[in-house]
Amino acid sequence: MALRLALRHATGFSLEVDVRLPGQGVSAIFGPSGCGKTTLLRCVAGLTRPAAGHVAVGGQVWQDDAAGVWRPTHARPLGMVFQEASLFPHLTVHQNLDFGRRRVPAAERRVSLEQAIELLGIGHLLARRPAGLSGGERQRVAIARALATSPRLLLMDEPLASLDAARKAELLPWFERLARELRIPVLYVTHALDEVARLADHLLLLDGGRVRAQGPAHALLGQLDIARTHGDAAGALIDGHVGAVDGTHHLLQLDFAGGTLLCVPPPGSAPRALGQPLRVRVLARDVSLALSPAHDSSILNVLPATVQDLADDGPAQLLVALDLAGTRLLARVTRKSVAQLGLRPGQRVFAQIKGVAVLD
Ligand SMILES: Nc1ncnc2c1ncn2[C@@H]1O[C@H](COP(=O)(O)OP(=O)(O)OP(=O)(O)O)[C@@H](O)[C@H]1O
Repeated sequence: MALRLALRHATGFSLEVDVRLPGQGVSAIFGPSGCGKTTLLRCVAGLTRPAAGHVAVGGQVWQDDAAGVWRPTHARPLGMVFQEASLFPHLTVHQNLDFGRRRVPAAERRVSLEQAIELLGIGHLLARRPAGLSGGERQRVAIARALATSPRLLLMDEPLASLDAARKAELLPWFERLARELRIPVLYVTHALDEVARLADHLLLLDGGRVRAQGPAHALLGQLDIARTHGDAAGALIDGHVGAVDGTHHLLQLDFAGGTLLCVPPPGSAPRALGQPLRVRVLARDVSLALSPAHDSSILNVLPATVQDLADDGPAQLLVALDLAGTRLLARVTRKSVAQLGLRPGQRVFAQIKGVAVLD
């Protein structure tokens, strides 16, 4: 997916973006309020027309000002999901879905209604009207309707932002399933780092209408200059697979390139099969460092690591980037500890990991 957009609002805000994003998986667009996330999405959808632009998705050119190409929104095969689901209130769930399906000529249908219904788990809701659905259910129906249009691209603008924490937790697994099983690329706008950590393969960081960085989500979140801006949420993502299931102690073992980690599965989560992909997040505040491994501590995960770099993180603390045989980990430690341990790049240490959040 190629996006080259330049736009200036009367308010003085300007957006200048020139990026190539993967044609599959979830690309999260992340950044502070007012940085231009929604504006970027609207340009891709054709709802806002940039002064100059080139938008190409899956080999189709939707806008190319140099060549005089402009496809209006209705001629762009995309699905959109916003903060509030905009379903037709007078139609049942099934009729809402069918409305989406009928927007697309039969020859171009690639996602069946049955597939969309199964993927979002809404088979039991088909006869209801939107007023009889919970916020989370409405959002699932809105996504299924977007899918029923067989889009080449899904645009999601803070789809979880209007839900409380419990509804959000209920909906996240559906988003994960969608991201895993669909071959449709998703542009996902959010300002919630936990959503990025759980869902994103790729990350586009916007700041003041400019691309600050973009790349694989785990690489960017592990970068010190970026992690420093994330406060308590700074942490590393580690992708691996289930290496063992310890039924006696109710623990999962994650095997990844840099070693193994024992993790506590989230309460009520489905049993894991050996070899199943697993993503975890380790917050920098949950990692402490030692020069020798402690054998008499309650911490289960102690891994040998090499200090790569250190960066200021306020007056009292530093963020430390660690290398675990090719996998990045972050630790937040005090300046005092850095001085006492003499921490410097290249040094061998032991990372003591107090908490590991299993994400999917
Ligand atoms: N139609 C418009 N006319 C003029 N200015 C606009 C318009 N739409 C957005 N803006 C301005 O453009 C900037 C970017 O807005 P945008 O909604 O894209 O940000 P955002 O990153 O999505 O923010 P948030 O996270 O708060 O939703 C803001 O300064 C906003 O006030």
